[in-house]
Amino acid sequence: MKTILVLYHSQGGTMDGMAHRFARGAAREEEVVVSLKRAQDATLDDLLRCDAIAIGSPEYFGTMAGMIKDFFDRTFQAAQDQTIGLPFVLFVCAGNDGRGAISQIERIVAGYKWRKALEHIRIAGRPTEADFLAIEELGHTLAAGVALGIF
Ligand SMILES: Cc1cc2nc3c(=O)[nH]c(=O)nc-3n(C[C@H](O)[C@H](O)[C@H](O)COP(=O)(O)O)c2cc1C
Repeated sequence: MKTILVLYHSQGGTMDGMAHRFARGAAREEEVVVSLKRAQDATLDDLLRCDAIAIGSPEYFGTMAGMIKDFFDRTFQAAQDQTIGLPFVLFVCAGNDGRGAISQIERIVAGYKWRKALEHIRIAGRPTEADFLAIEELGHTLAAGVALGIF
């Protein structure tokens, strides 16, 4: 079985809802195990064991949530040679922007040499049901691709 790590942080609950919808979509693919983890609880082992990673971060002060950065800080040195080419997707929520969080995360994952599997999702403002459906589809598409070995 292949594993997708869904790594996220949420202070106010918005990203919590988005990450759960992503995981629900991914779980529609029976051949894939979905590991949904708050960044603060995720370990190096979680990263080394996954076949793809989905990162869900709110934008705080123009950049990613501190706990997402903390996960990168904790894992980079040990994981950097072992996760080259890991497929990733990124979804961000924000009050009105989100581009700062995306560009900062892109810079970091370029250091790990991970591969962008699908287009990012950026939600500015309160997510609508259409946004949640798009996130669920992103999860399902990633999982289907991982199961088929496309990514
Ligand atoms: C401390 C703090 C800083 C924020 N900074 C930004 C920001 O720089 N740009 C933006 O668009 N939204 C900003 N926001 C709004 C959040 O990104 C937005 O409310 C998001 O949905 C919060 O996600 P959460 O409920 O999962 O914590 C900020 C919110 C907080 C609490």
